[in-house]
Amino acid sequence: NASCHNNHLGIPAGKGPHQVGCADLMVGHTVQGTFFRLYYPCQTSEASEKPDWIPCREYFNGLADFMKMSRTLSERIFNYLFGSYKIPAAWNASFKPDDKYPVVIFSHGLGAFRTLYSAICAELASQGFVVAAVEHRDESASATFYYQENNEAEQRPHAVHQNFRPISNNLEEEWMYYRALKPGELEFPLRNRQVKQRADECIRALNLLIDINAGKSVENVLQSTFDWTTLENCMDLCRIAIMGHSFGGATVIECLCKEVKFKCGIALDTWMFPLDEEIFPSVKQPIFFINSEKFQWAGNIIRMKKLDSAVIPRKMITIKGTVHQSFPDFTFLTGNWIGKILKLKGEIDPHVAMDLCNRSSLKKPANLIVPQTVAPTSVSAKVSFANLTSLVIFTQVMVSSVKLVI
Ligand SMILES: CCN(CC)CCN(C[C@]12C[C@](c3ccc(C(F)(F)F)cc3)(C1)C2)C(=O)Cn1c(SCc2ccc(F)cc2)nc(=O)c2c1C=CC2
Repeated sequence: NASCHNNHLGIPAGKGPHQVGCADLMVGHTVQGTFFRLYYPCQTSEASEKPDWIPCREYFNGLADFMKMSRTLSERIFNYLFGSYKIPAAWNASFKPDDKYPVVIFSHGLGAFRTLYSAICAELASQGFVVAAVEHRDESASATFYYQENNEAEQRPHAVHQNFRPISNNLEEEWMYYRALKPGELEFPLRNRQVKQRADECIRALNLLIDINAGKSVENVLQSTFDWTTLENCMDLCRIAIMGHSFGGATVIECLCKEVKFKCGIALDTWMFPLDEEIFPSVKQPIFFINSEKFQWAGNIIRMKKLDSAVIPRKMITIKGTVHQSFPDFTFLTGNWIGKILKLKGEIDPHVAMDLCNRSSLKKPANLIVPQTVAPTSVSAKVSFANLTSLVIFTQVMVSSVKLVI
């Protein structure tokens, strides 16, 4: 059957009514600039090509650093395993200005970067959202780039990438790679500093979208054919959510505390460690925690429970048969046995897992009858915030917290 051949591998396209486009925006060429990939509902007309999932080889090098593997060896392995995958979105396709779309800012996990959650982002965009997947410059990403002014730039040959090049040629590309914890270094000060910077970067991305919505012209440091003015007055600024995975889940809590424009947070398998618990009482917005079965330990769950509230809608579900890597795109890209060994897959089919995550974020009832071939291993149990140990697969997860925005 198909499952033993890899022809079914690939990042699933969004299932919603809209075609999905994507474009990169970098405003401010230095490391303090804002950098994100926007996923949005696009015109169906042109079938423009889909961009590479991994934009360039420096990202493979960063992944190698993150995985503590040698760069040369793993660049070949990653290239062989993942080099040909595409993002399920049309590169720089024309924006579809039919509606005022709700906005989601997405924050990636430790060692990830802006393109690795394209299944979630493309699904949201296909349902009629504008999604900005930020790339953090706090040294938690496997790799990210920015530019230095350099008047002697002509002397150094520029690596020419097919997806991006700077608008002026006196800008020289600089790469920032994942920074591992140094021996003897205390982890909390580093992670707390990083989560604060991550929140500032998400808030800057939101403010940039607000400017774009107001029709302000933005100067994209990256040469691109995408016309950002077509987004004018097409974003519903009363419905803005912050969403993130793991370290990005902690970024969700930090953003909710700092910026009231975020109406609610969707935190995927949140890593609570980087957060200072003193900020918890000042988080007033609804939060929806979507957890995997395996990324659960008492300390982490107890901290989430501290955010429980009787007055503010707070929900938590755990999707049985999923693992930490069920949220990023990797979960779709290896055969079953590699996936299980690298802990990129859980027990249930990754498409079902992603479907559950997306449906619960979008408050859509999940089908109770799942075709037997992909039915998760065991019967669901009702979940509530109260008994955290209980696991849910799917019931009608009408999540009031997300209803406000979605
Ligand atoms: C040895 C490395 N050691 C570093 C501290 C721990 C590494 N690790 C477990 C991993 C990531 C894993 C992974 C990726 C990718 C392949 C590949 F082969 F498919 F490329 C394989 C195997 C290795 C599963 C995690 O850090 C888990 N994690 C993550 S994983 C986010 C991510 C990163 C890179 C990706 F390509 C995709 C997703 N985001 C977080 O915010 C947090 C944690 C833990 C606490 C907070």
